[in-house]
Amino acid sequence: MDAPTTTSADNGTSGGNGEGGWFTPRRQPEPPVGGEQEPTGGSRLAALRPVGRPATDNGKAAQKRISPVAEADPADAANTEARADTTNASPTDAPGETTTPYQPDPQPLLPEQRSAPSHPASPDAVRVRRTMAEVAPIADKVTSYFYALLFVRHPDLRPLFPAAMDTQRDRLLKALLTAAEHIDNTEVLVAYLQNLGRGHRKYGTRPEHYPAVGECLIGSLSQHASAIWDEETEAAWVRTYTTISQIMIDAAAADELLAPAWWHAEVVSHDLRTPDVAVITVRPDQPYPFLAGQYTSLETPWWPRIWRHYSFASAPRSDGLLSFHVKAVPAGWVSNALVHHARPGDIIRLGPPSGSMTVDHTTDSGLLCLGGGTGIAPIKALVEDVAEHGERRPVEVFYGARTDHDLYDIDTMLRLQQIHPWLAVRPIVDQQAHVQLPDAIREYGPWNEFDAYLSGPPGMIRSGVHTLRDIGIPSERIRHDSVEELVAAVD
Ligand SMILES: NC(=O)C1=CN([C@@H]2O[C@H](COP(=O)(O)OP(=O)(O)OC[C@H]3O[C@@H](n4cnc5c(N)ncnc54)[C@H](O)[C@@H]3O)[C@@H](O)[C@H]2O)C=CC1
Repeated sequence: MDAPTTTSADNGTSGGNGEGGWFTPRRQPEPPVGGEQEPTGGSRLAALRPVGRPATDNGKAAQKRISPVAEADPADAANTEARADTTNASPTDAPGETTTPYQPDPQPLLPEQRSAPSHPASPDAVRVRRTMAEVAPIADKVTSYFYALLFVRHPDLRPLFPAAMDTQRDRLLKALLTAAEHIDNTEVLVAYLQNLGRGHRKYGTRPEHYPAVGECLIGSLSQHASAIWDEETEAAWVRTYTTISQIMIDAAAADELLAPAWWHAEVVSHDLRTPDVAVITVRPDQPYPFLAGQYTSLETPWWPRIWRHYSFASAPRSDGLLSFHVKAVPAGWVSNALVHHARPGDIIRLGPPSGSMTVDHTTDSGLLCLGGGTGIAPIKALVEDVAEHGERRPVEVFYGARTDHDLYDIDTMLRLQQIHPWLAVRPIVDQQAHVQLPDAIREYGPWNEFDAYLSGPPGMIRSGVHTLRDIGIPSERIRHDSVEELVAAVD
């Protein structure tokens, strides 16, 4: 990982035709192993058939192999959509936290609710979901076993993961299982997987790693779902995983032609606004294209291979500098390093930009923006973006904080308000308002001509979306980053 590769496709030299799976379905589950014990059983690698595809294919062939059947039901669509933005789910780790095995999201959120046709699920999707239901109560065992298999069979992959694997170690597995569960939901899934594939370039992930991961994924699932595991189930998983991995590989290969796997960036200023919040500005070593409202992944030199997400706090600037608002949270290794240790001259690494909380410049709808705490960062970027486009559409910003003191960027926001007559900024301080941010918007409006943008703690996003729907803003006009990713970002 410290010397990541930029190779992400084999360009067809390995002879795969792209239509088959990488695995020879195996009939017998592996003999049981426990905890840290060394997993046994033969590897399927001998039967693997790496798939080569010209980088320009851009995932279309694999996409075609996804069942044309659309979402099974609205609840599933909700789960998929909620995760569609969980980009860069990765072999990262957050030291000092507890493992969070795969669980269906109990409160799925739809940034853009999609109407879900009521087609039945495909046979593969039914088998995949049956497996997931079977292993759900023992998800932590599935996770442990998966990584034990992976690192024992493929010790060369161990350096791609952080040194401490005791926390959130299942992010890779979770992403794969999420994708598998929603294999029928073509459009959302392909976008999600392409993003995931691109995001994995910075870890040094190569095409030949995917069969290894798939072997171990299926090895762990067959072991823990042995009561229902049969030939058809294994074949369904092989097809599903092959499709998933091919889309990721193709997206990474296509991205390789366009962008580096990561950027180095030098800290050029570090402004401690409160004892816990710093505004950090960096200069990337090469141009870094992004859109206002997006976020990136960031790795510090103090915690190698631990990546965390931060939103850009400004629209793209002519000097190419990027800013982030970072709050040091308890046990947050990355955030504490950035707030308390980073200084000008330090070099960090950035992954690719991600996120769809961007301004639609094809409409002139107003923007209703809710920024809670450091969630004001991308909201400020959106305001700058509207200003740069010379638009005169109304922008209403509600800036929530616990105390006056926590409104660390209010001066900047009020300055913007002074310059731009179309902008209104309303600080909502919990202690004074006696309501939390989302409820404050009920006192204003009407909002039927507005698109809504939410940024802040996961609880605020959840209750904000409910409030906005409650006051009649349709789901497709509500934008925010994935709650799952935000939860993972709190470090
Ligand atoms: N793109 C995004 O969505 C971004 C999200 N963030 C996230 O924002 C959070 C910022 O943390 P802090 O500054 O400590 O914020 P905080 O925890 O102090 O909350 C800020 C404000 O949000 C509102 N709020 C908080 N929890 C709420 C709930 N459950 N229901 C309704 N309203 C609630 C309150 O008005 C509160 O004052 C972090 O979790 C960070 O990861 C930060 C930057 C960008």
